[in-house]
Amino acid sequence: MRLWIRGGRLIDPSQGLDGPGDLVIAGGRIVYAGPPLPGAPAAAQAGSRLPDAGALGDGAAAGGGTGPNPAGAGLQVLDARGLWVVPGLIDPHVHLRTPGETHKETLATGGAAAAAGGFTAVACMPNTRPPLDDAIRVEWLAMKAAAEAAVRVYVVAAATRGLAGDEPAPYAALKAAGAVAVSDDGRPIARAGVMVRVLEGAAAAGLPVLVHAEEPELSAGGAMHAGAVAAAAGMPGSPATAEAVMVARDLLLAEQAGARLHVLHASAAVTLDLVRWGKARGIPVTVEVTPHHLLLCDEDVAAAGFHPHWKMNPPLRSRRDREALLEAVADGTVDAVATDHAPHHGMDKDCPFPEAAFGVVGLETALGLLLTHLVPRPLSPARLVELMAAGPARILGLPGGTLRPGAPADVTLIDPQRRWVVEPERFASLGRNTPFAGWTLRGRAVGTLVGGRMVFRLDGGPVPVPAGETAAQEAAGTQETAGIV
Ligand SMILES: NC(=O)N[C@@H](CC(=O)O)C(=O)O
Ligand SMILES: [Zn+2]
Ligand SMILES: [Zn+2]
Repeated sequence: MRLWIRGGRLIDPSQGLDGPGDLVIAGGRIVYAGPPLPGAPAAAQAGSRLPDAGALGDGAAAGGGTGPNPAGAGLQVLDARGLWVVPGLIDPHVHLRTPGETHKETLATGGAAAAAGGFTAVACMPNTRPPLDDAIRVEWLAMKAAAEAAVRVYVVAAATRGLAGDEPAPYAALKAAGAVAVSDDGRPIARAGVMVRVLEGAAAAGLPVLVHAEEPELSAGGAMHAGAVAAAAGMPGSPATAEAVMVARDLLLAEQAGARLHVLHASAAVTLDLVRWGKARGIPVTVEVTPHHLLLCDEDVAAAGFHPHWKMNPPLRSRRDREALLEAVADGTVDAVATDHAPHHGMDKDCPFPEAAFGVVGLETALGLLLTHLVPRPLSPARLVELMAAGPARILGLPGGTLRPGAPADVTLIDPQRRWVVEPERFASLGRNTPFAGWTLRGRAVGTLVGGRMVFRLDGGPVPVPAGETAAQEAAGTQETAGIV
């Protein structure tokens, strides 16, 4: 089965593409991405390197699955006029709460939330119960996710046994089991001596180390950013230096160990300065930021009456920090956007701010928030795609993040004009803990394809139709069946 995605705006910074273009998918892979192909399906076959239909068979992954096709070649056409066609988005940082906390999220609900948000792949963190600190658990989760999640799930394994910060986990075995990186996310690795062994061990195994940078004695008891807002409200605060001193330490230690370092959820201006310094020095460091840190600050926590949905770790920082993050995203310092999707049960948030759990969900709102508030300024559409697809793929060494021929056919179809309202009760995620409830956004994923198979289609989103039917519809002038507004 082949799918011809026609008439969209192809945005793929990995190939320098941004303009009208077509995409052809066969056997679950991209076979063509480039200028619009000539009108008739037969011409498309001749004009590109489409494999022979007979050789592929209709069992191969493909969107739609609408039965026998009149064209006889298994070709389906998706009308993408008015849509952006981009490499499948990748979220390098989510919490899927499996095993152990499946009342907060499951692989199925987290996978569905990812697909609805336009993500074709996610990397899930190991702070589960029990933690993902041994090879059997990593392998088990990867297999279970392949069966239950709509999108690709890559597993990040624990950096230390039991996430306790004392003993490095068995990296070679974790890597052999499929882990793409190691992290104690949710907790810092407080002891510098342990961190050295983590970095050396991970480097030897060829795994990046993802750090939750937080100096626990400096952050102790903090519920929000230690700044003027916290001081005025008498809220216990956690200072930006709690993040920055650990980033400084880890840059130096990563350089010494020759390890790949990735800074999770950077929130403070000084953190970005340190990362700039590290990059200029040639230290192999990457950094991600979240949509909530880009769009909110501590003043918003007060404006929301210290509602626990505005509580996460690291905390929303000062307006100045937020501005510095925006600058770092625009100037290329930041490598990726990550949601840090952290679903919690209502119970964990139904308490006063200081006692509430840290974390907000993000999979279903990230793309719409950034399209609405950061595109085209300060981010071009291509830069956004880079931050949400190629960047995450590069950080974690994943296939994808590109529409190059031969790559897996992971594709996101975006309607940049579609208006919608964030309604947490309609999330596919089990988590409802978002500070963006009620926000009106412009721009949304309307179709998500993983390995050429449509795993999400928004109501009114594009429907692949057999090539013969498209021709018939064109003749009859009924193009609107493809749902383009
Ligand atoms: N970000 C959060 O506030 N919470 C995360 C842990 C983490 O990412 O540090 C969680 O697992 O709930
Ligand atoms: Zn964290
Ligand atoms: Zn996290």
